[in-house]
Amino acid sequence: MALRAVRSLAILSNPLRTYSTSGPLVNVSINEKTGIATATLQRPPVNSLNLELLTELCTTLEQLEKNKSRGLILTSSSNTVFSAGLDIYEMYKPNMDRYKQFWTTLQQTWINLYGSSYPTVAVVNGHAPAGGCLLALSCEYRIMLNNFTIGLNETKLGMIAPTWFAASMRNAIGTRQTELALITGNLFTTDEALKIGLVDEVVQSKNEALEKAGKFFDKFKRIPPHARTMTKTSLRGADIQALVKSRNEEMNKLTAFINDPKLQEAIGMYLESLKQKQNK
Ligand SMILES: CC/C=C\C/C=C\CCC/C=C/CC(=O)SCCNC(=O)CCNC(=O)[C@H](O)C(C)(C)COP(=O)(O)OP(=O)(O)OC[C@H]1O[C@@H](n2cnc3c(N)ncnc32)[C@H](O)[C@@H]1OP(=O)(O)O
Repeated sequence: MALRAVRSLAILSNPLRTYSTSGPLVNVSINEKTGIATATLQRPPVNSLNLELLTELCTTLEQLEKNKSRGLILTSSSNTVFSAGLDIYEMYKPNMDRYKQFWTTLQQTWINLYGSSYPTVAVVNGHAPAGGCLLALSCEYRIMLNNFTIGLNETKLGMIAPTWFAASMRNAIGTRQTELALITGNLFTTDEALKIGLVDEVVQSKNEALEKAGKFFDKFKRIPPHARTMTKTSLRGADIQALVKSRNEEMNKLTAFINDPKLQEAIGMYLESLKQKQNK
């Protein structure tokens, strides 16, 4: 808390610096007038989150923090998929060293995004299942385009959403709705998501979403950044601390879990069903 306070006080005195963190999988552009960064996921066809994409995103978020960013819009280069969630191939017959690196990077990406000192908006311009939904939930505000689906559907895949996935959802829609959403693995339509507060606004186009995102950032023009950041930390800090404390324990559980032959069989069948869908 104290460190964050010092960092956020520094925001008041430091001028904005320009920098570039764009990589092949995450394009980063900074609006020179507003200082707002846009990070666009660009890993066709579905922005599934593999180690390389997560590493780029994690580094981008660290850079934005270091450079006292004014804000971040997280979006996708695809017209139909925000992110298909974790790359299932990272969990299928995994090389355990890579798997551990993959999971550690996912944890750190979440810590950086959920706990960012700068304001964050997800422009959800396509489907956002599982880890895709987690990315959106980690932002402060979600603007979603119509006719897509979003949710933590892990139980439908025979998996369990980790506690910090659940905490991110609880932060947005409360305990009751989170329990219902998680045990059923429901993927919500955009309108259903709006109704339960899983997204904050529904729009018809990406341009409209970007306009609304600008309005969200404008709300902070007259709010001292340190007050904003400390308030966010007071609300989200406990969730982050819980993961920081249990990181190693979680890794041990996940290692055992992922090596279960029945789970591997289920993941193989799921991958096959995704492929079959394409052949229809
Ligand atoms: C202590 C803790 C204890 C226990 C914890 C336990 C477990 C660990 C936690 C597990 C958490 C998991 C979170 C996840 O994110 S799992 C991933 C879940 N994602 C999905 O289920 C989404 C699957 N994809 C889709 O539904 C559709 O693809 C989508 C709606 C996103 C887009 O549809 P569209 O019609 O546009 O594309 P498709 O034809 O379906 O797909 C195109 C190609 O992309 C491949 N694909 C899709 N999704 C993924 C993915 N997530 N990973 C890898 N590859 C993916 C798909 O197979 C197609 O490939 P090709 O056939 O072209 O080769």
